[in-house]
Amino acid sequence: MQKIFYEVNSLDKRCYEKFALTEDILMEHASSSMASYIENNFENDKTVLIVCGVGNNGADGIALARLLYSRFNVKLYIPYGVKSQMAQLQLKRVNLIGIDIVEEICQCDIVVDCLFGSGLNKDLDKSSQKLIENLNLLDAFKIACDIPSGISSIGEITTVAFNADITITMGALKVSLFSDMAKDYVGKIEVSNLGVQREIYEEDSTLFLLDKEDMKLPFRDKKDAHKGTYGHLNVVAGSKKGAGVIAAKAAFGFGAGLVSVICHECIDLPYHIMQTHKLSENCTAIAVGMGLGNYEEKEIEVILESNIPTIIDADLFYEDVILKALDKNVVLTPHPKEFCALLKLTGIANIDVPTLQKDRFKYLSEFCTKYPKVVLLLKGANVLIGQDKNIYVNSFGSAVLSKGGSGDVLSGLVAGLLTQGYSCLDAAISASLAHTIAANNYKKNNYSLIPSDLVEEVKKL
Ligand SMILES: NC(=O)C1=CN([C@@H]2O[C@H](COP(=O)(O)OP(=O)(O)OC[C@H]3O[C@@H](n4cnc5c(N)ncnc54)[C@H](O)[C@@H]3O)[C@@H](O)[C@H]2O)[C@@H](O)CC1
Ligand SMILES: [K+]
Repeated sequence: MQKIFYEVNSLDKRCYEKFALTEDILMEHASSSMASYIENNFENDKTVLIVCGVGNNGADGIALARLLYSRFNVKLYIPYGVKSQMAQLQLKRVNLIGIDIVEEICQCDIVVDCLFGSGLNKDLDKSSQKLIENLNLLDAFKIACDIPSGISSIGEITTVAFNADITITMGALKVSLFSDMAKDYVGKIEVSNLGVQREIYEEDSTLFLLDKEDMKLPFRDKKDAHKGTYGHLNVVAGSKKGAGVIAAKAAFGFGAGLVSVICHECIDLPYHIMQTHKLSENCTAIAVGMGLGNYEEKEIEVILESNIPTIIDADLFYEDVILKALDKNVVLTPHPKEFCALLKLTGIANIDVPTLQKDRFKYLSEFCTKYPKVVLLLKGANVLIGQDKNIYVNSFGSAVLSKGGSGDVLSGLVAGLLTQGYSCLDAAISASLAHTIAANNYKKNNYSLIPSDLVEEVKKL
């Protein structure tokens, strides 16, 4: 996994103070990394339009123009002039070389957005909005310097943002690149070193980006094993029984030794999944909440007070009874609307979904600080998994999964790992990665996946 930071100004400052690097050195590395990307991926005669703002993001762009000039057809556009000292210095340098500055945006093969970076501190005015809209309309490969212009430090987009194919971000990953809103704009993300390797530039963090290698599949090492070795999961099926059945099937396909569905009515189950009316004696994990609907409060209380590792989903996020589980080892998997209900139930915040989506990291962090034992997996374009002080980001999610039943598969995958002895955090991380990576492996198209296809893809991981 890779570290993510809430801000990197302090890391830049540390480079000056601790390693005697200068702003000029850092900037030269920032612009060189963009130049290398262009040199390695495009033919020499291509036209590169570099659009620069007044601050140091613009200065990165002006330095880039100097590095590419003469090998590429460079068009440098500085619509609002320059303000920062570094931008003035970079401008002086390109003037001495004799690089022309163009007066308007023009047709190009590559456009580099260096308008605003980490210094964006107010809403875009009409003129910048129009400029970004026009850049987005260009039929060109789009590179964002540090962060696509228009995305704020918390990842909010109030009007427009540059629609990048790739974001080359300076020094380290920033949280702003991983909001749900930013996902449509950042494109591929690459990190540029700034004069020292990333390991040296970075300090400790409580935020992490998950990589594929963080997915630990439940391979079986033991030779002397039987079905009980891999746990007995109980899935509580409610009034929408299908949800529980989907979760049960997913858990079975992900390695659970035994799976029983608790249901008081007769349900249609595959032969390898059992039905029961109460918690099994040898139950090692519980999945509850999916499709629950009306429920018997006493029965759910018993389950939530059982001290058996439990994954809770869906309808229970609206019910007071969930408060009984929040000092226990549980995994909660709400989508944004359910998380808002939970924030209200727990007295943390009374907010609507758009407010949550603007600052998902903040609200997740507040919840996890109040309930440090709970692992909370907040669904979204980028899944966030929080426990205590730490938050892990799974950015593999895609719209393929935007379907009824996908969440039930996820619950089943988490439950399947819990029942095999994974900790709540490990189960949430590996199940979430498996869920998203399996969905991306479904090759037919990006709209037709159904829960059973998803379980089949999980089986092939
Ligand atoms: N500090 C460093 O050591 C390094 C900085 N680097 C670059 O510097 C960037 C940050 O530079 P700055 O702090 O100068 O910030 P920016 O260049 O992002 O923008 C700051 C300027 O834009 C103005 N501004 C902010 N929001 C505006 C809005 N909505 N409409 C109009 N004007 C607005 C500000 O008043 C300020 O003048 C990073 O994103 C990165 O690209 C890199 O060169 C790496 C090294
Ligand atoms: K930018």
